[in-house]
Amino acid sequence: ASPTAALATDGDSSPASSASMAQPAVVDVNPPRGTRDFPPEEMRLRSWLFDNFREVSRSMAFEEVDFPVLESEALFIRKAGEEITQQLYNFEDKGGRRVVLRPEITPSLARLVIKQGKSVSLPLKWFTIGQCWRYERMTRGRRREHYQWNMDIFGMPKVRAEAELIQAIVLLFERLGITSSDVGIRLSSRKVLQAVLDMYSVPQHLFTQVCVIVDKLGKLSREEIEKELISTGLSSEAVQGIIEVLSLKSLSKLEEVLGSGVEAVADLKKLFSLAEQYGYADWICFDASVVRGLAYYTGIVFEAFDREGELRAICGGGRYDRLLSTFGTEDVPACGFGFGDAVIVELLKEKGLLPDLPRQIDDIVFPLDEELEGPASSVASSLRKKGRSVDLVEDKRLKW
Ligand SMILES: OCc1cccc(Br)n1
Repeated sequence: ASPTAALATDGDSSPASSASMAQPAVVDVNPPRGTRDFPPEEMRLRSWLFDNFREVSRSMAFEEVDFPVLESEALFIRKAGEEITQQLYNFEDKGGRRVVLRPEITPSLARLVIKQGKSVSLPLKWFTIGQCWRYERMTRGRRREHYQWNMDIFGMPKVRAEAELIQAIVLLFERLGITSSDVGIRLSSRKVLQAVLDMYSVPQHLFTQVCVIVDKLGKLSREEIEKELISTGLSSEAVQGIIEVLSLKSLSKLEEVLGSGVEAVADLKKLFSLAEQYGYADWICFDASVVRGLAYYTGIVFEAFDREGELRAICGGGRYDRLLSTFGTEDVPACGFGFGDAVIVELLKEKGLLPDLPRQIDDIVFPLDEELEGPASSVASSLRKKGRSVDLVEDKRLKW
C-alpha cells in the first residue's frame, strides 16, 4: 500500500474511505536530501552494474570483502585539507563515540589488513561494493551518497599491481560497451611532484598538502592554485617549477626535465610497457597534472574521464605505500581504486548504452476461481522448487 493509504487508515486495518485518501501524506515521502531511493526499475539497473563489477573482480581472482558503513571518525582524520575530510558525515553516538558514515573505503580495507595481521599471506586482492557518504552543504545540490566499487591489492610493491587494476577498469568499460574513444585513463605518479619538490628543497611535510592543492588544477584557476601554493610557504620559483612540470603531457619531455633514472619515469615507462602486453595501451595517456585528491597516495595515480562532455572523473585510484604506518603499524605496499555508481550511469545514458532490463518472470499462475486457489498454490510451489520465477496472482487487484 502506498504511504498515503497507510497513513489514511481510520484506525482499523481496512483503508479509509476514498475521501480521506486524497489527503496529503503526513510524512515527507522523499528520501533525505542528497540520497536516492531505488524503486524496481532503478534497482535492476544498479544490480546489473554491480553484477558487472563483481564479474570483473571474479575474472581477476579478487576476493569480496565488506565493512560497516559506520566507522570510527579517527580512521579519517587527516590534516592535508582534503575535500573528503572536510565533508565528513560525522557525529557522536549515544555512547559518546565519535563516528562517521564512511566517505571512502580504503581506510576500512587497511584497518582489516592490520587486524588480520600475519594471519593472511600477501599479496591480498580484495574488492567490495559499498555506500559512501559526504555531508556537503546542499548549496551545490550534489549527492551525499553513492555506491563505490573498490579493488585493492596489498603486498605487491611493483607496478604490476597498478597494471592489474587498470586492466580491471578497462574490462569493466568494455563489458558496458564503452570504448577507448569514449573514455581515456590519465595517469602519472606522485613521485613526479616529489622529484620537483626535491629540486626546490621543499620540506617533506608539505608534500601531501601540495598534492591536495594541485589536484584542483582544472577546477580552480592557475592564479588561485599559485596563491594556495604560496600560502603553504613555497617560493614563487618552486610554484612556477611545479606548474611547469605538471603541465607536461609527454613522458620523454618529463625525462628531459627530471633527468633519466628518476624512479617516477622508470615506473611510468614500465606501466606503459605492461599496458602494451595487456592490450589496453590505447586507453591510457600520461598527464603530469594527475595527482588525485587523497592525501595518502605515494606513487602512480590514475583516473578515467569521458573524452567529451565535462571530462568528469568516472573512477580513480593509485598507490598508497605508507597508509598503514599512519595507523601506527608497519607499512604494506598497496594500491587500489574507487569507481562510483553515478557518473558511469550518466555516461551510459549519454552514449545510449543503458541496457533494457525488463522484469524477469518465468510463469504466472492464476486461479480462475476460489476453488482453484489451493491447486494454484501447489502448482506455483512445484514450479518454484524447479527454480522458476512464478507470480501467483490474486483474482482481484487492490484498487486505490
Ligand atoms: O567521491 C566523493 C564522494 C564521497 C562520498 C559520497 C559521494 Br556522493 N562522493
